[in-house]
Formats: sequence, structure tokens, C-alpha cells
Amino acid sequence: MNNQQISQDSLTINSDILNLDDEDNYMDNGYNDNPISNSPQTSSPQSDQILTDKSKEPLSAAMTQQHRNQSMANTAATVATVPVLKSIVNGTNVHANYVHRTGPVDSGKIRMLVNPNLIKIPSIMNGSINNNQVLPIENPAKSFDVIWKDIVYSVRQFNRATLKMESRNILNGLSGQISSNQVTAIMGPSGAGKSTFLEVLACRKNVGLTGCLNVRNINQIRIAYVPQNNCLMELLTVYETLTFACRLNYSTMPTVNYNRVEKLITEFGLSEIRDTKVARCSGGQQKRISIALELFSKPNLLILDEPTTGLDSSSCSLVVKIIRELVRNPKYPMAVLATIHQPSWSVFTEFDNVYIISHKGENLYLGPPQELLPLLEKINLPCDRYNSPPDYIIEIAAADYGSKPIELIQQEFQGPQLGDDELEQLMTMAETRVIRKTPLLKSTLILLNRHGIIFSRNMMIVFYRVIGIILLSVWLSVTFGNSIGESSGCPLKKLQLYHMPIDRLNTLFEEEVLSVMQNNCCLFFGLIVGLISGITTTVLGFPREMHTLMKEYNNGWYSCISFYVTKTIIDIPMQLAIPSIYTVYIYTSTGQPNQYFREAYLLLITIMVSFVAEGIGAAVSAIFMREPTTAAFAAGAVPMPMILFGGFLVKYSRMPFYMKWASWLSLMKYAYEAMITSMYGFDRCQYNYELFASRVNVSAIEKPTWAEYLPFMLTTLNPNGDQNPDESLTGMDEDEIAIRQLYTTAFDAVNGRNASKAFSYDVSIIFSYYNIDGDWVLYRSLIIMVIYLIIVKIITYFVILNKLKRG
Ligand SMILES: Nc1ncnc2c1ncn2[C@@H]1O[C@H](COP(=O)(O)OP(=O)(O)OP(=O)(O)O)[C@@H](O)[C@H]1O
Repeated sequence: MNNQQISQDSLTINSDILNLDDEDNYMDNGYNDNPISNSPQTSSPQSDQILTDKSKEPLSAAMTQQHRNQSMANTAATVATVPVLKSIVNGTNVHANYVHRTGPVDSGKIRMLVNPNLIKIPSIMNGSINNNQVLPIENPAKSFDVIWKDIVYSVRQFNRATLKMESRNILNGLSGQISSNQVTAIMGPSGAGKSTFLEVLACRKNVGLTGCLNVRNINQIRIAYVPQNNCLMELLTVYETLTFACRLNYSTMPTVNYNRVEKLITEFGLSEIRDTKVARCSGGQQKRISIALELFSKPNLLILDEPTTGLDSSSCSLVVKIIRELVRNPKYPMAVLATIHQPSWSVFTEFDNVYIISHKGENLYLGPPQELLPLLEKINLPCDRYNSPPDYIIEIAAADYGSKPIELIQQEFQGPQLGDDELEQLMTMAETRVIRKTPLLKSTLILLNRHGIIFSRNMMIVFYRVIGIILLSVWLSVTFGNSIGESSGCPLKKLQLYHMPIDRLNTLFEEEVLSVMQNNCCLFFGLIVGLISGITTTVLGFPREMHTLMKEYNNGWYSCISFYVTKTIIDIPMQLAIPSIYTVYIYTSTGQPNQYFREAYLLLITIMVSFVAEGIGAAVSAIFMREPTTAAFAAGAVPMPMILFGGFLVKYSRMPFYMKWASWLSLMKYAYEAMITSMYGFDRCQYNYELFASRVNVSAIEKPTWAEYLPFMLTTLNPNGDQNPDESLTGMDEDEIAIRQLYTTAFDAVNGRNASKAFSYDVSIIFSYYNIDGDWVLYRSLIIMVIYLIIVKIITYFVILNKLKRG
């Protein structure tokens, strides 16, 4: 069903959606008309689940008295209801919960008067300020205000001209106020700072923010923020999406009332698509789902970033109608703020107020939409009859007609005239904001359930990854051959040496060394695949999840640790499957020793690399969650130094001393050392010797070591027994010189460092080459890798948490 099929008239949002029923009593409704009974100290035990910065502090006597006074004043302000204000332009019915007066324009200035009892917003009709009509708030006892004053938000940016970091103001002294039971549209040219302002109101921006953000008549405010991109789980059905939102929002309750889900599905016109996956829903339907989700948390302040962008006018009207209905609940006062682009006139006038921000991030206008045209006429900027008024005001705000019109409107409009003393007596938004404390285990189990369903529906990706790794393994084994793993790099036996022609010895030695190095390449390549694929797979998928996480975490659905544990657990099957497929296939198809413990160690090392890579990928994604291109670049760049300093390309002992620290930080160094030890240690040469002995059926073959072997080869090639072959080049033919030089190089390579250690036992040449002096290196490397993994996971957690908190 598409949006058009839903009759707007038939769509009614039952105000009961937001009613507090028995199940909801655990949530204080947040209003301080009776602050003592609402205070955390006297609430039910379940209300302890709700935390505010002040939750453990008694309300000060002065504050309590002030709230009482305000409450009484509110009651006194209840006057005859005039619920409908006729649009001055086209007669559209406009609900107005604000108070305004009619009268002559006296000083030529329109002031937004802020009074605890009456919300006074300038009303201009036919060129004169409307100072007499007083429209009461439907339920003044429960109404509340959100007030902001002199909001400046700045970011630090690098200025290429001056080559300096400079501060740039995005919001420039915004002031205003909104009240409960009102829908306010925020408009302004692109880049004016609308989304930034919404994030400020949603307490998602702290750094670089100055000014006051206060609330009145409410001591616990729940904020729900719906970002521009809906941040929905696309593989869940509409019903599942709402059900999980319901379960997560009521995770503190022993049971969950699913009637609420049914009610929302019906009232948001989602019945016919209840079993459709979110990915298949239209833009308008997704917007409605996004809004519906946030109602489970019973927000007092619902902030919607561009809820109508990309929708046709019919869907747009439908969404606006839904929003309007939400604030009609007399029992549950709620304020809604939404940014909106290019609304039609009919949609424009549906809002109680419009807040227009200029291109410089400054106040331009805050008031009823119907009063905008008279204001423009009054300052001789009438809207052309063929021009759309919303478009016209945006053009003015964008300075398309120069800065003069902006200045003229700004002179007419002033923000709330609230003194600093008065503001100081009000509680700040941050103080009153409710952050629910969610139970770790329960919300983790719900998230596991949700992500398990998503994982099971994502089998195509699983399939592609498995096929990809199988193809890579086949390709690799075919390229390296099926006997690459047979070479052990162990010293040749003296028996062979004595009875083998020199040129055959040369070939044998050369082949042995090359085979071992090739095998190392093959296995090291596997580690690189694990590292790079682990990072890139995470970086490609995680940023999307990060946006959803950011929305759900900041709206108080669950804690960061719940999400992180869930993500780690859900990723485990693939983290195990991919390295297992690769390692088992390569191990068996390239002729590695038929010893399962080596295969198990190799598998363990590859899996560890894969886990660490996933952690690094998640950290990179979190850091660059808003810059996918940078994230992709970082995903490619981060593994490079790890590989370079892994000891494979440049031996650790040959690195300049001032670069060795980089090697210590490289996971690949430990993975590579562990791999070498597991593959060539654990008596592999002993094993080969026995195998050799059994094959040739000789029991008394001496076991040479490299220490014996290489000098022996040199003396064999140099019949005079000269230990310094360079001096006896004369008389040798070119081949002999070449062979001798080869062995000399090999000897130098092996004998270069730690000779006494390296040759103290019977080991593969690769042990000597990399100065690995015992099987214990495997255990050391594995322990370091485990510590590495733990550190990466902890750092990743804090990177994500920091990102969530800073926005
Ligand atoms: N963290 C930041 N660092 C640097 N610049 C920023 C940052 N956040 C916002 N801006 C800049 O602030 C300005 C306002 O951005 P914002 O997204 O709030 O505008 P907007 O009015 O919502 O625009 P649009 O209607 O196009 O969505 C833009 O120029 C944007 O580039």
C-alpha cells in the first residue's frame, strides 16, 4: 500500500497512545505541577530506573516554591478556549495553543514576551499587532516550555588561507521558546544550521556550545530525536521493528504490553504493511515508522529532522497531520520540533509556529506562520502573489535579496526577553533530561534476538563472503602448489652431504630455502587476508549500524555496552567461519605437515587476527562514521604499517633501532612469529630426521645442526679447508665461485646474529633467520595477541561511546 491509499481523513491518532496506563506508571510523567510527588524520592521503586543529573538531589525549597507559584499562576491563566485561529491568508484552520493579543503596533517592535503563565507570541493581522486575543493552552497545569537564549555553536576548522585552526560560528546567538502542545517548524536555507540546532536542543552537542537552554514547568524531560535518515533496521518487518522498539523501551518491565504495538500500527496507517520488510516500505511509510518508534519512550520533546524531505505533497501532509495529532493529547503534553524544506502553503500553515533561521545561523522569525505575510508587508517586503510565501521567506533568509530585508525583519522580531536572573532560576535541559537506565542483561538479550533475526536474513552476504574466501583459497593453493608446505628448512643430513654431488647439493639447498620462504609467503598472505578483510568488512557495514546505534542510544533504548556485547557476539560466527574455511583449505591443499596441532595453532592465530581486525574496523567506522570515504581510506591505510612492521618484509633485527617500536605495536609481528613457531617449531626437524631415517632405513645417521652444516658445506666446496673462501677464488671456475658465494651469503644470513643461541639446537633455517630461539615464542606471541585483542576491544568500546556522547 502506498501513501496515497491512506486516507488522511481516516487517519486519526488516538491520543491514548501517549496516555500513561498502569504499565507506564514506572515513568514519572515529568511535570512539576506537584513537584514533591513527582520527585524521585517519593516515586515508586521502579522510578529509580530513571536517572537525571538531579535524581538523587532533593529539590531545593526555593525551587519547589517557585514551581508551586508557577502552577497556581498557570491555573489562573486558564481562560476561555478559542481553539481555532483562522488563517489570515486562505482560511485554513489553524490550531493555536499560544496566547496572543491584538492591538496597534506601538513601538514598531514585536517582542516575544516570556511569562511563566502565558506564552505570548506576536500575532500580526492585517498589518497590526494582534494584542487582544488570548488563546489558552489546553491543559495549562501540565504545559511546559523549552527556552533557549544566545545559543552559539562553533566548530574549529582549518583555514587554508591562514594555515591556522579557526573557530567558525554555525549558530549565532539563537533565542526563542517553544511550548508543549505545539508543533514548530524550523526553516532556513540549506546550511543555515537547522539540523545543528536540533542536535543542540536534543543535548547532542556540548563541545563548542554556549548560551542557555532551559525548561520551565517540567523537572524530567524525555527527548526523542529522529534523524533525517530514518536509521531503521531494513531487514526487519514493520511489526518486528515496532515490537523490538517496544521491548527495548520497556526492558525494565517484567512484561511488555504488545497492544501498544498494535495500536500504533493501526493509528499510523501501517496495518497493511505490518509484515513488509522496512527496506521495501516507501519513504513516507518509513518516516511514519520512525516517528511511531519514538513514541514508546513517551517523549515530552519530539525532535524530527526533515520528516517530510523526499515525500510527495500527499505523504508530506500525512506526516504533518500525524505530528499535529500527537500534540493534541491533553493528558500528555508534548512539544514537537521539525525541520522542513519547501513546504506547500497548506502544510506551512499546519504548524503552530515557524522558526526561521537566516543563512548566518541567526534568528529571523519565530511565530505563527499566518503572521509572517503581514509582517513582510509591514516592512515593505510583500510576497508576490505568484510566489510561494514559504519559498519567499527562505529566499530572504538566504540573503537572495541582500542583507537589508534580513535586518529589517530582525529589527521587528526579537527573541524572548527573559532576563538572566529569570533564566538562572529555571532548570537546564541537561539537568532535567531523563536518561533511562536500561538493564544490561535484558536489553542485551533483546538486541541479540533482533540482530540474530537480521543476521539470518542476511544470508546472501554470508554466502558471498564464504564463496569469496573459498575462491581465494583455491586460487592461492593453485598458485603456490600442493607441496609448498613439505619443506621444513631443516638441515640436510650429513649422509646426504657426503654423498651428494656439489651441484645437486646447491639445488637442494636453494630449493629448500626458497620453498620455506614461499610457504611463509603463502601463510603470511593468509594473515594479511584475515587482517584486511576483517577491517574492510566491518568498515563497510558498521557505519550504518552506528547511525542507528547513535539514535537508539541517545533516545535511551539501551546502553552502549549492551550494543557492543551484542555486536561482538553476533559477529563471532563469521569471525570463526571465514578464517576456518581459509586455514583448513590452505593447510590441507598445500602439503603442510600432517599434524593437527600445527593446523589448530595456525587456525587460532588467523582467528585472533580476524577478531582484532574487526575491532580495529569498528573503531575506524566509529571515528569516521560521517565520512565513509575517509573511513574506507583509513581501512586500507591502517593495516599497511602493521604489515610493513610485521617482520616478514623487513626482518625485525634489520630494522633501524628508531623504528623498532612500530614493530612492537604491530599485531602482525606477533601473528607472524606465532605462525613460524607453530609451523616450524615443535621438533619439526626432529620429526623430519626420523622420517628420513625410516625412509632410508639407516639408524645411525648423525643429526647435523645448521652450525655444523654450513661450515661443512663451505669446507666441502673449498677442499683446502680454508674458512675464508674469499681468499681462494683463484683456480675456481665461475660456477664454483657462484655456488660458494651463495653458501657464504646463506651462512652470513644464518650466522649473522645470536649465533650461539640460534645454533644451539636442531632447528629449521627459518628459526635461525628470524632469531626465534624456542617454541615458547608461540605462547608468548599468543598471550600478546590476546592482550592486544582485549586492548583493541576496550579502546574500540570507548571510541564508540565517546562518539555517541559527542555526536
Ligand atoms: N561538525 C562540524 N564541523 C564543521 N562544520 C559543520 C559541522 N557541523 C555542521 N557544520 C556546518 O554547519 C552548517 C550547518 O549545517 P546543518 O546541517 O546544521 O545545516 P542545515 O540547515 O540543516 O542544512 P540542510 O538544510 O542542507 O540540511 C553547514 O555549513 C555545515 O557544513
